[in-house]
Amino acid sequence: MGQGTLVVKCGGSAMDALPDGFFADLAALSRSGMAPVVVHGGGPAISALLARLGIAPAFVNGLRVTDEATLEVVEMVLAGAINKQLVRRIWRAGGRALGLSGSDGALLVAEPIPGPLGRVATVKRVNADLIRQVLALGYIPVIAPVGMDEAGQAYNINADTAAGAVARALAAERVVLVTDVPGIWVDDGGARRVLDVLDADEAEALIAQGVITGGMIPKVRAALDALDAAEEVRIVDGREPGVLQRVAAGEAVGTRIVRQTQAAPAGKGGAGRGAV
Ligand SMILES: Nc1ncnc2c1ncn2[C@@H]1O[C@H](COP(=O)(O)OP(=O)(O)O)[C@@H](O)[C@H]1O
Ligand SMILES: CC(=O)N[C@@H](CCC(=O)OP(=O)(O)O)C(=O)O
Repeated sequence: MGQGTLVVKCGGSAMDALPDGFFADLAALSRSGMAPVVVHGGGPAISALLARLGIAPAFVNGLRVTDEATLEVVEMVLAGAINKQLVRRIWRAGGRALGLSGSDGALLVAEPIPGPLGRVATVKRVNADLIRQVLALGYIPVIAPVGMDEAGQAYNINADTAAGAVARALAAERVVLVTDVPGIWVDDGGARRVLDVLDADEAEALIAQGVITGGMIPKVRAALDALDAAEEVRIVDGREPGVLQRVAAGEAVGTRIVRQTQAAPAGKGGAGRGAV
């Protein structure tokens, strides 16, 4: 069903530094019959515009505190500028992309997060049919994570969270979270070491120890979330040449997120999906 579906989350931190080859890879994957779906962020660009407007950005555990004025800026930057920049970069690399915000076609139905974050939500439901239809038309969907609730009120959704939800809804085969670091690093005797593999328990421990911080927290949680459906979830540096092709080919690149580091128990990880 979701075989061949590759959810590519483009983080704002590496966005401007993504090489043309990254977009050429996306276009090539699409032409070769894979189904790449792009979900993008743009946190630094939102913060930059807020600063120009004299609004101080605030985050709690990597999630932006979003009042009405901030939400307006979030939508302008994500559903406007960045979404269209990505569509054009894919086009220039020979691909066909269709930009959508989470509000278009109720693509991302928002589940508001109660508490101090303001207009911030997780994803209650994804309009997976719409994404599939866009793919069937031969376009690469490019999704900005500004959703709306059932009453039609807009919400800011973290892009990693949105990508995880999209991956689950499509039962994507692979998910790649593209950022500006080569994976999850830990301190190894004073030097940084990038982990090949990270499992759920280790992830929570590293968050509790303050080793995984900021925007990496929702990223790791979204990666774990996506594992319910996806066979493989990786956090990679998008500036590395050929990184998308390598992920699509099943190569070990960046940090792979798994449920448990131990070998998969019987019935899991085989050709099909287990009965459970
Ligand atoms: N343990 C960690 N390993 C790697 N990066 C980490 C870690 N903890 C925090 N980070 C930070 O997470 C950042 C990536 O998250 P974020 O800035 O939200 O990226 P994006 O815009 O791609 O979603 C990295 O640039 C890094 O500074
Ligand atoms: C609720 C929340 O935090 N929303 C994010 C949406 C953009 C995003 O996630 O961008 P990155 O992928 O570049 O981090 C924000 O306002 O920054």
